[in-house]
Formats: sequence, C-alpha cells, structure tokens
Amino acid sequence: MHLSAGRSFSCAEQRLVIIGLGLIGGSLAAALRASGFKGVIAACDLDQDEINRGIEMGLIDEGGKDIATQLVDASMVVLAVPVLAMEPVMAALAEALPRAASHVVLTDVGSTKATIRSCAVRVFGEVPPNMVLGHPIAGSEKSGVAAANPELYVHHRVILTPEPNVNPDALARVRALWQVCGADVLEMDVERHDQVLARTSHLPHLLAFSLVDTLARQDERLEIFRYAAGGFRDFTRIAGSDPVMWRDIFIANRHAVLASLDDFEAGLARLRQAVESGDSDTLIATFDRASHARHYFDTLLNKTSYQAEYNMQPQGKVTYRVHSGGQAKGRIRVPGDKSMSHRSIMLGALAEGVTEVKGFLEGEDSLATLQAFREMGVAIEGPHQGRVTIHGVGMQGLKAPAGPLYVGNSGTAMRLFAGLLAGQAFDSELTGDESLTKRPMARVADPLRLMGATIETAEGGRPPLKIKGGAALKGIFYDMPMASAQVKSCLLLAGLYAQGETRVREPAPTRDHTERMLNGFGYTVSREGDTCWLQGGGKLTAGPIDVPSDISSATFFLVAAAITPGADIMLEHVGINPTRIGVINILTLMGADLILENEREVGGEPVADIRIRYAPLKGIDIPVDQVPLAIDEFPALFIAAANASGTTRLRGAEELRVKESDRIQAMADGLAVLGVEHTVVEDGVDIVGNGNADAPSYGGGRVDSLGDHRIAMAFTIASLRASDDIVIDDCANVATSFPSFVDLANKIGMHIRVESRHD
Ligand SMILES: O=C(O)C1=C[C@@H](OP(=O)(O)O)[C@@H](O)[C@H](O)C1
Ligand SMILES: C=C(OP(=O)(O)O)C(=O)O
Repeated sequence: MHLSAGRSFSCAEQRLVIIGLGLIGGSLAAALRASGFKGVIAACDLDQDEINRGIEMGLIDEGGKDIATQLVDASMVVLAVPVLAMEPVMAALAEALPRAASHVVLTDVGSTKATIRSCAVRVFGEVPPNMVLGHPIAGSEKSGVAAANPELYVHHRVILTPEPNVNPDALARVRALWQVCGADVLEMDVERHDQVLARTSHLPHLLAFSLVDTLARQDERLEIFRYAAGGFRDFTRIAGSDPVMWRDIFIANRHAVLASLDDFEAGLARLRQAVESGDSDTLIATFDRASHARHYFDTLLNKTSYQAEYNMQPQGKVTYRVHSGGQAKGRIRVPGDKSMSHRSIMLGALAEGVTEVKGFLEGEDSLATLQAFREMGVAIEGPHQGRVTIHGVGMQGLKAPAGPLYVGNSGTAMRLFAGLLAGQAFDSELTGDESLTKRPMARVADPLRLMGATIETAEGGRPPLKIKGGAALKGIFYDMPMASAQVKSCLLLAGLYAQGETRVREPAPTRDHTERMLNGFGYTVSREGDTCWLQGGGKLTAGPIDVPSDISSATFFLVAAAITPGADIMLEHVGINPTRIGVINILTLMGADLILENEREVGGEPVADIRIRYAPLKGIDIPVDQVPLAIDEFPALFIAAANASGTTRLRGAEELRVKESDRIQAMADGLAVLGVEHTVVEDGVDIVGNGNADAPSYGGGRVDSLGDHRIAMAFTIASLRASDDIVIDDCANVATSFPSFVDLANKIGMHIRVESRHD
C-alpha cells in the first residue's frame, strides 16, 4: 500500500500477468511486492532466463513462455514488450482470452500511444473498453529484469490515454495499479501524449545517440572520450539506453518526432548563424532563455515551487505549524510589490531600449510573468537579488510562443496578459493553476470583445483563454461594473494597440500602477475624476524602475505588531501609493499606533518606512470607500478584527469571493476553528473581537488555507494571540507573493515550523 499525503492506495488484482519481463515490467513487479500486494504476479517472456531471474529475485511468483498458460485466472494483463512487438502479443492475447473476458483489464507501458492504439484496433476491431493504454514516464539506461527497481515509479508520472469507450472500472483499476507503486497518474489523449513525448523524451534520446555516434565515428580508437568532462557525461547518459526499444519508438512515433526535429533543426540553424556571425545578442538571448527555462524546470523537479505542487506532485503539501505566542519586534524589509513587478516586465518588454528593474519580487507569480515573456522572445537577464534587465522588443516585437502561456496562480497576470495579447498579430492561449482556473475572466473577455478581440473562454467565462491574433482593435469607453485595477489595466494595455481612444471609468479608485508606469515610460495616460484614458498607437521608451516593498506583504507584519502587546516593528521602504493605503487607514481607525517616517518618492511611487507599535484595537465599521484600497489586506485585517474589542463590520467586499479562494468564507471557516464569533453576509462579515492584552484572544486548531497565500499568512500571524498552536494546511503558494515570509516572521519572534510532505 502506498501512502500519499494521508491517502492510501491499494491494488486488489488477484492475478497480474506481466508480458515482457524487462526493466519496466520487472520494476512494476518489484514495486507491487514492496507495496504488500496480495495477488499472484506472473510473467511471460520469450527469454526463460529472465523469468527464472525474476523468480529468484522474488519479484514474480511464476512464469513461462506461453501466454495462454499464464492468462488462466488473470485479472489484469500488463503489456511491457517493445512497441513493435505489441501487435503479435495482442494477437496472442485475443486468441487466448475468451471474448467474454471483459473483466480482465488490459494495459500497456509503451512509450508511444498512437501506434499501439492502431495495433489494438487491427487486432480487436476497436480499443476494447477493458483496455487502458498507459505510459510510465520513468526509466533508466539499464535494461533487463536484473535492473528492476521498486522505487522506479515513486513520484514519477504515469500518463493514461483512455479512449472514450473506456470502462470506468478498468480505468480505476489501472490507476490504482500505478498509485500503489507511488506514481502520480494523469490522463491525456493519445495525440497529445505522442507530441509531448516526442519533444521531451524522444528528441533528447535521438540527439544523445547522434552525438555519441558522431564523435565515436570520428575517433576510431575512442581516444576523445578520455578527455570528455561532466558536460559530455550528463548530455549523453541516455545514449546508453536499449537500442531495440528506441528503434521501435522512433519508427512508431516518427511523425511527432520529425515535427520536433524540424523545430530543433531550425533552432540549431539560428544558433549556427549566430556563432558564425559572432552575433552576441542572439547568443546571450538564447542562452539566457534556455538557462532560465532550465532553472524553472529544476524548481518543478525539486518541488520547490507551488507549481510543482499543482503540476508535478498533486499529493505534495506544505503545512505551517505555528507556536502560539511569540513576539513582534524588529526592523525588516519585505519583498518588492507584486503588482508593480508584473507591470515592470510587461512594459519593459514592450518598450524600446533596456529597462533596469530594482526590487523585483522573485515570487512565483511575477516569475511566471517573466517566463511568459521569455517564451515570447524577450531577452531578460536575472532576476539576481531583485535586479532584472529587460531588453525591450518594442510594441510589435513579441513573437508567438510555442505553446500556451502558463501564468500559475496569478489573476493579475492572466487579466493583464489578455489585454496585451489581444493586440498581437499571433494567436495565444493563457492557462493557469487549479485556483486560477476557477476565477472569472468574462470581466476582461467581454470588454475586450467590445474592442474587437476574439477570445474564447472555458465554460462560465473561466480560463483557459484563447485569444485570436491579428484583430483590429478599436478604442471604447468602458464603465467598469466592479472596482478592478486588473480590468482597468487590461483595457489600457489593449488600448495601446487600439485605434483611437480607450477610456475606463472606475466605480471607486483602484490601484493606478499601470497608469503611473505608462506615464513613466513616456506614454501619456490622462485622468479626470473617475475616468482615465489613452490614445492607441504610441510607443514606450525604456527607463529604470525601482519597485518598493509590497504594502500587501507588509500588512501581515503591520497586523502582527498591532495585535501583540509589547510589539514594535519598523517596515522599511514600503510603497504607500494612495490607491493602496486602505490598510493604514483602517488600522489607524481601529486605534493602531502607526506612523510613517522618511516619506519620499522613488521612481514615480511614494514610499515610506512604517513604524508600528502595539496599542489596543477597537472594532469599527470599515468605511466602504476603503475597501478597494485594501482589497488584498482583508485576510490579515480579519485577524486584526478578531483581536479588537467590539465588532468590526465589513460590507461592499463581494470581490473577496473571487480571489485565489472565496476569502470571506475561507477566513470565516478558519475563524470558526479558532472560536472567533462572526457572521458572514454576501458582501462581508461581522467579526466580534475578543481583544484583551492580558489573555489570548482565541484558541488554536487546524485551519485550511485552501491554497490561498494570504489566508495562510493571515492565520500564521493569528497565532501570536492564540491560546494554542495553529496548524495551517496547503501553504505552498505563499511563495507566489512572499517567498521569504516564514524567515521574516521567525525573525520578528514567531515560531513557525514548515512541514512538507511528498510521500
Ligand atoms: O492590478 C493588480 O495588480 C491587482 C488588482 C487587484 O485585483 P482586482 O483588480 O481583481 O481587484 C488585487 O486584488 C490583485 O492582487 C492585484
Ligand atoms: C488577488 C491577488 O492576486 P491575483 O489576483 O493576481 O491572483 C492577491 O495577491 O491577493
């Protein structure tokens, strides 16, 4: 039985027959054995020595050369023979299995799927409903049952490619087979599988075989290999793989492999040209893009990112275990502003010239934006300690990305990109993680359509967004139905590409970083009252950007100090743009002892150091006009309210329901665990505070952050005034906005233990 984040899997097959006992089949047997599998494992192989070795190693119970003999009483059959041997083996199966044996589940481990599906159709007339084709993405350059490894599939993906007629029970059983081996199982269709594998596995194998063969031919005595260093070894390890298996794969998947080889040859030709002509810009841009793409891939592989959590390791979870009590003292600087970091990359990329950014937030959200521009051909150096250099390509210089642009957890990125991409000559697609996939995008798709864009969304106006290139956009006047800086910014970015004037009216002031930064890049955005506008067709001129610390991240420490007797915190260099200071206004109204020092302007944005000391808080009715100015700060403000005396009332905050989680409900559920009295209404909440300097304000308990960074951080801070420890689940994507949060919180005197589980 394999345990995964508290879930256990089991495989109840009575007799599993593995046809083809090599590394893959043998490792499956070994993994099943290690899991405590109760059924019989039999194998069938043309090589009796392999069978004998499998029995000696204790991997299989019995076996032999004859398929029909082994199939008696089988409940599941796994075809683990080379791809080109699949058809004769299926024919033997068809003969040996009675027609009615639909309870016997058939599956395979072949590396290409379209050919194997065709074999099944030729042999059985269709892919039978009890057949689920699959492919474990795991292997080794070793072959044969002797190399069997019970851990081979742990944390590896297994892709299943079920047909529409699949029997759900058969699918569930094949899933269970791999899950007990520790694998993460996912499904995709056959064509996509073959394309993905051609690029990520088959092409690299072809290159490795080719490089080693080319060098070996040039050097009869193989002298050259004596001098080969680590780079050669790393690049060519897979050239030691099983030749028969790989011959079969290249024959079976030739179309997809040839397509990926064409792309590769084109890339190689570009590099050859750059080397020949000493084109240093192309070389640096290519290497920089590749080096960062590789680094990004590493973070996925090493599970250091929240994206790894969603994409690679669905069972992996990060939990914070926070000791109750602790203090809130010190001088800290929180990372750069997330909203401005996204925009710095976007505008820097579209500008003419080189943009130097300081203070860039190296969080997953803004890094996803940066990566997306690299995929559209923009050379970006860094980030190195908050410094990023963007080699702008001009308004028309973006290139079509090779595939969908993945913007992770970030609503800001998806909505701003939607506007920007609507103005491009090429088609594009925007995707995101599980949380983002639930967020409303009609709020941008609808007005963009009014401007002339063609955008497809999934059901209910959700991501992914498919944007048609080459639209002739025209400016509109849009009266926004909600106070959203993301919608406003989306339309202004589309407006850069539109004919005429794009005007946006906002029902309440929202953050104006887009307008400020555009003006800073020499692109005039005008404003009168609640309406701003720009003319399409202009250009951006690169300039330096100094990103201040994010007031939304600083908020967790403002609240930490506001609720903790004896607290005294100085937060340095915080952005205090008037459209972002709702939290300062609200805390001040609640009685917080908060002062701004050293106020100054940095790169067009006001900045200050904020000193905050403990003072008893009182409950207030939060002024509705402050809501958009503090929109991301409410999770933390709810904790402030729970520590105030009296009731705090929030209204007009329905937007909180469509953030990374439904933040009203997520906070209410956590407050209920801590025993804080509250009443939820559609657009807000009443929270009855229990603030008293001499005693804890509430209890402890286990809270679910629902994968929402701000919920996770808010309940972490709550522990300062809890009577017992608070355990917060699903915290990995604190890294989206505030990767150094735990370090800084521990630095001010909290006690947080981070537990990661990938088991
Ligand atoms: O424009 C921006 O950078 C943001 C705008 C706000 O969203 P809405 O526009 O949806 O209110 C905010 O919640 C988000 O974190 C960042
Ligand atoms: C709502 C937030 O971000 P986004 O909309 O970009 O996901 C946030 O950071 O709190």
